[in-house]
Amino acid sequence: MFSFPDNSDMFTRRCVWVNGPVIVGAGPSGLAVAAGLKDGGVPFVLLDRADCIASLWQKRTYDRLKLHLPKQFCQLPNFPFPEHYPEYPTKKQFIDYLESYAKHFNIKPRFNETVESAKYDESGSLWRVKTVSVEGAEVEYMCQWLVVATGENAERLVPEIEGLKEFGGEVIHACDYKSGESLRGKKVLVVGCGNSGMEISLDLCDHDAKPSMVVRSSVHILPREMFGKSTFELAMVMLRWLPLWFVDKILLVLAWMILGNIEKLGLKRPSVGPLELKNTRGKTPVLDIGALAKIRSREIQLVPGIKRFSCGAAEFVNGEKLEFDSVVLATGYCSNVPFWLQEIEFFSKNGFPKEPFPNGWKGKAGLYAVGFTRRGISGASADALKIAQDISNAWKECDMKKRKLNVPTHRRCISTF
Ligand SMILES: Cc1cc2nc3c(=O)[nH]c(=O)nc-3n(C[C@H](O)[C@H](O)[C@H](O)COP(=O)(O)OP(=O)(O)OC[C@H]3O[C@@H](n4cnc5c(N)ncnc54)[C@H](O)[C@@H]3O)c2cc1C
Ligand SMILES: NC(=O)C1=CN([C@@H]2O[C@H](COP(=O)(O)OP(=O)(O)OC[C@H]3O[C@@H](n4cnc5c(N)ncnc54)[C@H](OP(=O)(O)O)[C@@H]3O)[C@@H](O)[C@H]2O)C=CC1
Ligand SMILES: O=C(O)C(=O)Cc1c[nH]c2ccccc12
Repeated sequence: MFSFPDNSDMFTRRCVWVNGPVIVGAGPSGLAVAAGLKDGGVPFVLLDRADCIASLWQKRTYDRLKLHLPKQFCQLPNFPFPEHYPEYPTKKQFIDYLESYAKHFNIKPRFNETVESAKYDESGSLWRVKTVSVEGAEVEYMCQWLVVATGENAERLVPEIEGLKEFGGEVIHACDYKSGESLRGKKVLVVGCGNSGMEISLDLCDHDAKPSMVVRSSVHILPREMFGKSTFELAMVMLRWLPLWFVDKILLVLAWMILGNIEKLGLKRPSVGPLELKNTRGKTPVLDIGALAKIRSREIQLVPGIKRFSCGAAEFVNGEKLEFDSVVLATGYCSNVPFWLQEIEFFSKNGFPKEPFPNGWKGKAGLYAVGFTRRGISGASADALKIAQDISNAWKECDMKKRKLNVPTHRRCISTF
């Protein structure tokens, strides 16, 4: 990598030629690609807008969070979890693991740099990646390969609900919720019943708060374990022999045997099966770790869709109006790729690759995507292995050509605007 700073003109952007790929995002996906490149001896630049690795896990998740898939499905390539880790590692254990992963492979990301735009320059046959740092310093990286690793959960989704501004009490998104400690005794409206909404409602109960959870449409709830085995693992084993629709049917029969008819509690199931829904629309089934028992005991109240908010209250589509002290929006996340990547062939408007797994990892002109498979960390690991291998091959070929022609691998440049 060669950098050419020029501070003589305030309108000058520092320009950096990278002899290898630029990876955007130092979460599990970006780290896994970086590790593979280290193994292949390929230099790279790994950028993150935050001041640490895995910022989703370190800064945007609640205290009681644990992995909800067994550890063997959540480890990154070529570096297993420590043996003493429990089947479902805690958030702290997962972060410690990722920190030692980065250390083991000697991965040193550039922190506090947000990628604002990336565009393929046809004339130079290279990617131009523009970043801005927290201090306002601007850099343009130029590279032959660009790896998008910004994740499926890059930005919070905040719905527009009438009157929310007039509510007056505290309104936070699930990504800013840490624990129910400060909400003891308070009436809290949790909007959304995905894994976040369920676990935050459960945490509120454990802190003697009074949660009401909005269920506006339908939701698949599965026990995290069935007959002592992880439900996810059971599903993966069955998928080796059986078609997805049939595995879905089996899961639903087993869930019915274990949980009973949850529709009686007001939890309508979607017409599409849990795995099919995850694959086609990215909607993750809830893997229950205790919220359902609190719904049964009415410690978590279920409420329908919200019509509007008013000062200190919410009115629901059934006409009922209830008072609340606080609101937690567990309304999900979205990709931010369309905000910065100027490309429409490989990525679709929703910020995910157009091609589904296993074909959504490689685009044209050296563009790659990792961690958009809707298959959690195991999907990201599968992508990362393919990407690191592909780039290593291309880089080595390119390096050999340059050496034959005696072309320097470093280029100088300066860009002004
Ligand atoms: C609460 C929660 C729990 C989860 N639990 C599990 C689980 O148990 N098992 C599982 O398999 N999956 C789980 N997931 C899915 C989750 O997607 C993965 O755990 C994992 O974090 C994905 O890794 P990633 O690197 O793709 O994305 P992220 O972890 O989101 O990392 C992306 C990185 O990109 C950076 N970034 C984003 N935009 C920019 C930009 N413009 N410029 C520079 N940097 C940028 C971010 O700061 C971030 O560090 C969970 C998700 C959530 C929200
Ligand atoms: N322990 C773990 O490992 C955990 C994992 N996760 C993962 O993180 C990812 C994100 O999960 P999560 O944050 O729950 O997001 P999800 O996208 O899964 O769920 C969002 C929820 O918000 C609802 N919603 C959205 N807008 C509104 C609205 N205007 N009014 C009422 N309800 C609304 C949705 O309802 P509708 O379906 O009707 O649109 C849905 O119930 C998932 O992959 C999940 O599995 C999350 C927490 C814990
Ligand atoms: O927790 C998540 O967000 C995940 O993506 C993990 C996951 C991947 N595939 C699944 C299928 C059923 C439940 C959870 C997952």
